[in-house]
Amino acid sequence: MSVKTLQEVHSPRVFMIPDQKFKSQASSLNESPIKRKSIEFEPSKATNSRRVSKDAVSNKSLDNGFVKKNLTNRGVQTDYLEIVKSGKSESIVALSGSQISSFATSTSRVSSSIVTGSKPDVGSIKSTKNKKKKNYQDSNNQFGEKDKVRVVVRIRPTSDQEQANGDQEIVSCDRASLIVEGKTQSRKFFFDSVFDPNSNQDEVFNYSGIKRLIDMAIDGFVCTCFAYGQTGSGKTYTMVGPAGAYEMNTQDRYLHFGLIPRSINYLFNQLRQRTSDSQSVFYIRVSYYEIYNEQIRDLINPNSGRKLEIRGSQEEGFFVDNLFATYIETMDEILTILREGEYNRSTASHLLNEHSSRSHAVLTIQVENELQNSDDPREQMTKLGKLIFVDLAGSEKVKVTMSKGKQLTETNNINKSLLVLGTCISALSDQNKRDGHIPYRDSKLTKLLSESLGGSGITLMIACISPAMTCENESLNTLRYANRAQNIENVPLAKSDSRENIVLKLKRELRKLKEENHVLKQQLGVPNANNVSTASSSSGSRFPKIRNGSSHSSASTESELYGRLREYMKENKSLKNENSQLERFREKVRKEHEVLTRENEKLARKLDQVLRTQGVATEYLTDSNYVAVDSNGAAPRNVAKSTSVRALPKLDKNSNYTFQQHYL
Ligand SMILES: Nc1ncnc2c1ncn2[C@@H]1O[C@H](COP(=O)(O)OP(=O)(O)OP(=O)(O)O)[C@@H](O)[C@H]1O
Repeated sequence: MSVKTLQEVHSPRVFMIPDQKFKSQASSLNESPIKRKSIEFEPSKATNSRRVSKDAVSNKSLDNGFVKKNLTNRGVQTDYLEIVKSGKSESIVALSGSQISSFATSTSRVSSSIVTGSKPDVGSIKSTKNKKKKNYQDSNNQFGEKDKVRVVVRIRPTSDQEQANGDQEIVSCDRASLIVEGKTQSRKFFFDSVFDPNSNQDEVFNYSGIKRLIDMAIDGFVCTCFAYGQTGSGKTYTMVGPAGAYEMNTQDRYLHFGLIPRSINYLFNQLRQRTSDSQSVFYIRVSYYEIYNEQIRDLINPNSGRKLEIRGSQEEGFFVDNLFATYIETMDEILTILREGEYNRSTASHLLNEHSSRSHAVLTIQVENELQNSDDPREQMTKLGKLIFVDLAGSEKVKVTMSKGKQLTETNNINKSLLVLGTCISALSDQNKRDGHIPYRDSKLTKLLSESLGGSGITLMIACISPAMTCENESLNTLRYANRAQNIENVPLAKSDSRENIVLKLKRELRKLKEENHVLKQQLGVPNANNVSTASSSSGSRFPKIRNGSSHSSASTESELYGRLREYMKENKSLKNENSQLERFREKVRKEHEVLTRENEKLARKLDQVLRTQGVATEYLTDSNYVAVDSNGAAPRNVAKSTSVRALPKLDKNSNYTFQQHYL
């Protein structure tokens, strides 16, 4: 997978250390094709805040001491509260030392209902065919102290196959409701928004409510957007775009890109505006995994060998332990990750979808916002918001998709986890059951979504359906669950982490990554500090050697090795196969090594940044630095061997340079 094709995207820098703060890239963003083409960006809403005593807030702004009660229930100690205004929305931030917890205020929410039985009065409901509606309601700013899950429905166009089979369209819709005119009866549903088959990607982005989630994630909330629906109903199209979207030319890409890339672009723009207005520093960190046959697989670093398990803690809820997460600085980087993740994701072809996802994919974008208290410059607060996108695998009927063997196992696992999700949704939407046992633990998916469903997050569900008669039952199932999901109530709460905790976590991660690096280097035959010369010349190693950084090593050793490999390959066919396998493995390991090295740099830089603001000495910088070297051990001309990780170059994957450890 080449990074180069993505280089055409002009993108802002997002890793905002105060002296850079996006400004250097601002002009290139304005020239971005994103800006010129289909994506429009709203100006950021002015944010201001006032600080008051907690008693004043609970009496004045909130019902029945709700905030106080919830803060106490969650063990949050509150010294004072800050009311933060952002556009039309207002949130309460409870502050105690370095801890922050935020509550959204002002309840407002459209209720929903379902009409079954006889055919309803269609009234303003129009056929979806050839009608283009532009009057979607923008409710990006509606939220309440108890925040109900927002649900929108997207109806995809009929497929070529459905048209060829003469499959009838049975769904008609208006802006916020739809009717399914089934074989025996019609049903009407109400949702926050309904997108007809002609709606484009930009409209879904602008009117689904996703912008509100992004804004809230910047403010420290955990915000989840998940796509739900039958196989082939358009979930991946809505979240990511059509198959091959990342390979399209720039113009097409920005027409067809789905919610995720559009959201990231919006996020970058919002951060750029916020940093130009304030002293905020933002860090963006990304992880991407899939749940395939009830196993968790890392989509960014799939061959890391790390065992990925779900763990739970009172503080963090359920999370994937050991998951690779990388700091990203540019739009290019995140697009590369998305593209790679899509590529690594398990897909297969079946009768209802040529590119069917066989797993639930979860992309998490963590937004770390470091703020300096304007009253007390020594006081640092770090909000930890998250934006989570979940592209669920689609439910499917085996008799329709004709799945067999491996696909049948996948189908069973998909349907099982969706069944548990459905059970959780049903229980949470029932007033009498929601305080009882919710079976989150019955599947990995529901464990990981527990914060988003009935927890402390903010959630948007996008239900996708086909308008075709043959999909009636599946569409109705989706709509019933979507309808129930509207009744799920979350209590949004944004938590921060203390500085000390962040430093500890970063150090722990750094240590883990270094250990992994060490193991990878051993696999590659790259020596450590105390065996530099011997390891490079060892011929007994299983893998071809990579330059080890000693200035005495010569290119001839490597070419000799390759030469020998070529000879063996000529001599013996079986050896050739074995060697090519080794080659592939070496490439894989080398790539992982590069990823880990880059990650080490970023973590070290972040740690450096955090420690510098605390005035702590940065001795860790000297324990292992990496510089790029060519086959003669020389650094690129513009790169000095430096004691600072900041000076490290970013290497093109295809360059002739390798990373070399540099001892100070
Ligand atoms: N709104 C839309 N406009 C045009 N084409 C669409 C739309 N939605 C879906 N499609 C097309 O329909 C097909 C199925 O869509 P997609 O792969 O997104 O379904 P899915 O729900 O993710 O399925 P699965 O659960 O099997 O992965 C694809 O060819 C996709 O390009």
